[in-house]
Amino acid sequence: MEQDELLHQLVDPKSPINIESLLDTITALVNDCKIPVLMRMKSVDNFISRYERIVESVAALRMKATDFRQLKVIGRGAFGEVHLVRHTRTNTVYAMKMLNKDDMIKRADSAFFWEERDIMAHANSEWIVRLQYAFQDPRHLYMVMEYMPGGDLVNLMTSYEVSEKWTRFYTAEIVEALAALHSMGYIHRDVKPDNMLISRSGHIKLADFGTCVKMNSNGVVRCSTAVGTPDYISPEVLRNQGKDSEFGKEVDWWSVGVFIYEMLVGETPFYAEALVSTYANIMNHQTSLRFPDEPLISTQAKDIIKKFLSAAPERLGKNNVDEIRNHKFFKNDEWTFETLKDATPPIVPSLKSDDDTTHFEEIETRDRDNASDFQLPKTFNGNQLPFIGFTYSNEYSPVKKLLNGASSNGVQ
Ligand SMILES: CN(C)[C@H]1CCc2nc(NC(=O)c3cccc([C@H]4CCCN4C(=O)Nc4cccc(C#N)c4)c3)sc2C1
Repeated sequence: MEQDELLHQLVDPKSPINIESLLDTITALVNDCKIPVLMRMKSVDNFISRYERIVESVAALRMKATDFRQLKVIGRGAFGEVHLVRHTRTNTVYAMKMLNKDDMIKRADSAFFWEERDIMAHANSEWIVRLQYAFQDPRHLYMVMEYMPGGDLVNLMTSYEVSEKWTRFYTAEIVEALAALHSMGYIHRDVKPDNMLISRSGHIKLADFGTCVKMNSNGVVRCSTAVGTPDYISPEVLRNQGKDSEFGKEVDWWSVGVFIYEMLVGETPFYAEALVSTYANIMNHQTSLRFPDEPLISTQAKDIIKKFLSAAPERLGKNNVDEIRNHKFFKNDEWTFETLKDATPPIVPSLKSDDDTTHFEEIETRDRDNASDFQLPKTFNGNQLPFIGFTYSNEYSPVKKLLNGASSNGVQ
């Protein structure tokens, strides 16, 4: 590997051996070895006494949770919460997602966050929530993301009766967001109003990419675990349960059909009291899909819903996104798909301040007294290894400046 090539690996944000990853590595090794029973071994004890101090001082210089002031809990998921925070150095407000490493290790579920990190870090799309920083400490992963003060579309649907005009706009923006995600090679698998967030200008961005999966070269995914939320899950993913078969990006277009129905009708098309009945309704959607007499739904709206809620081989969007964009449901005299991002959204959130959280539901703070449920491992478990390389900063890191300076005047 050329000297220069190695230098570039050290500063390339996508390299698994860039400086951030190397600092993660030495920190993880110290944290996984700093266990009394291991330090009885001379080699471990010597290693810890050589590196413990320097690793502590490095951690104090790197980004850490105390660099941010916690303002409010604005969301909660299986392995953590999202907090509204203010970066004390820059005074900027962010949404910071914290994932609990202990929970992930205990449930052997410590790899799903890579897609979310990589998509938000590298998408560079106005339709995808942006990752500003990712960092970690021995207990948590942190993702510092742009704050979306308008809240999610679930909140909007409960606050307003949504017209076809509004539905047309929001659906078009989700189509563009999914087109961007699919063009990066990912399938979302959990498209639902909870994951559609409203920016301060009123436009929509896709968020929460934990269920995303990379398509293979034929544009399909082999995966038997049914992931996603029951109401929005496609029949082919349900049929997959346990069996090893393939599905493609059209599973996301099914969910868009469910979303349009829900915005116009007020409930999801296959909802049933019992989960098994919901699954049954999804499996025989040809007969279970019904439109109520009220509210009145236009023929083009019914048409696009039926074309999304159809079997995978003939589902709208199966061949390309343009067959969706050209559907008559989107015909209107305010915007086109090209001018969409400059169009005026139906609702521009009224905000009193940059940290206004009125568009988010109140979430009770879960007071888990962390001390009790965190026990030191008994031996080397490598519990920090799954998280090495997670740290990311999209800014020009000082290290990069230093190295770029060195490499440009041809350091040997
Ligand atoms: C089973 N395995 C394989 C994995 C499948 C995928 C997966 N995803 C998880 N995800 C979580 O544990 C988690 C934690 C906090 C918040 C959120 C979302 C759900 C509620 C809100 N939220 C979210 O991401 N909000 C968000 C995101 C970006 C910006 C803003 C703002 N403003 C808000 C999710 S745990 C887990 C297990």
